[in-house]
Amino acid sequence: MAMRSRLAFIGGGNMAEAILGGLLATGYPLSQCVVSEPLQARCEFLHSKYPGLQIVSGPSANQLAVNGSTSAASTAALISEGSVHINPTAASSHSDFSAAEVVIFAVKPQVLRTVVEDLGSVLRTKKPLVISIAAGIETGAIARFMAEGTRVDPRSLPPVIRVMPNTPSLVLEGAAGLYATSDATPAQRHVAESLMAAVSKQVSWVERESLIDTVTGISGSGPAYFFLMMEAMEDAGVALGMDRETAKALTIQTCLGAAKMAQTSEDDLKTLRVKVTSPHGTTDAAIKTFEAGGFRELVAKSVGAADARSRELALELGGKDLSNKL
Ligand SMILES: O=C(O)[C@@H]1CCC=N1
Repeated sequence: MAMRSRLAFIGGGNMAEAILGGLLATGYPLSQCVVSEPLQARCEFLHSKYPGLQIVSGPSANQLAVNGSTSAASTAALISEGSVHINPTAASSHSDFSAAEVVIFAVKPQVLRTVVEDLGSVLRTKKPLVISIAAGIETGAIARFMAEGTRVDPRSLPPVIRVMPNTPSLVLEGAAGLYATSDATPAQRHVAESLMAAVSKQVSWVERESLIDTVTGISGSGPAYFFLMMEAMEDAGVALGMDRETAKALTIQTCLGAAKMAQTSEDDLKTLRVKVTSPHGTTDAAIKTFEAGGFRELVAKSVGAADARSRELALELGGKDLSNKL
């Protein structure tokens, strides 16, 4: 499968947009992407931001995005019966849809089961590579969703690769973790890795599926931790009398500069910190206050809470009750 594979995004929310936006920025052909998105307002937003992108909506949208439509006539029939809505540009320029080679489930974990079950038949027939970015839901559960209502041999199911990207993918600065089931071929792993690499500076495979929960706790949710830290620093500057704009600008550049130093320096993180911290100086006063407030323990507890929530989602939404059906 080449890196110009036909991609179907099931769900056109923030993460789909981050990945799609990054791919397009690196020259991935727009004509090879289709997005299935149920919310009309979101479709209109995507349509105006990415003119010419194929966006499908309506009851048969997921099916069409994955299955493709071999003729313009059958697409037109779906449109006229109201089963699918396609934006005008896409309908006129790309009314022929080829089947997706890669299906990216970019939906909330709460709706993953419904959409995968809904697509079970086409996934089992066309066997695209299935990539899920939904937090928590395990590959075994996704396979069960694909086989729901059938007695199919799990070995005949398409392989599943779980990916945990993060929103900085939108500015091509993502960090992503990947996990593949053993039936994924090297070529399929390469496709998933290349998709992530197009929008991420750091792409890491994990050997055990449970480590995807940890990836979620570190880099998946991580941007929010840094935003929180920056919010708090901006507010602290304002509380000390600085105007908000200046406090914000200084905070953001400090964060970026520190990250760049951490990335390029030979020193480890601790050494870098110590080098800023003159004995009994200003940084020392701040760091001592952080440590006295239990900062490290709080961070460990918070990352642990995200990791635990990911495992909880697997139990809540993973359909363990269906495990005996395979
Ligand atoms: O908060 C969430 O559930 C998702 C997973 C990682 C980032 N956002």
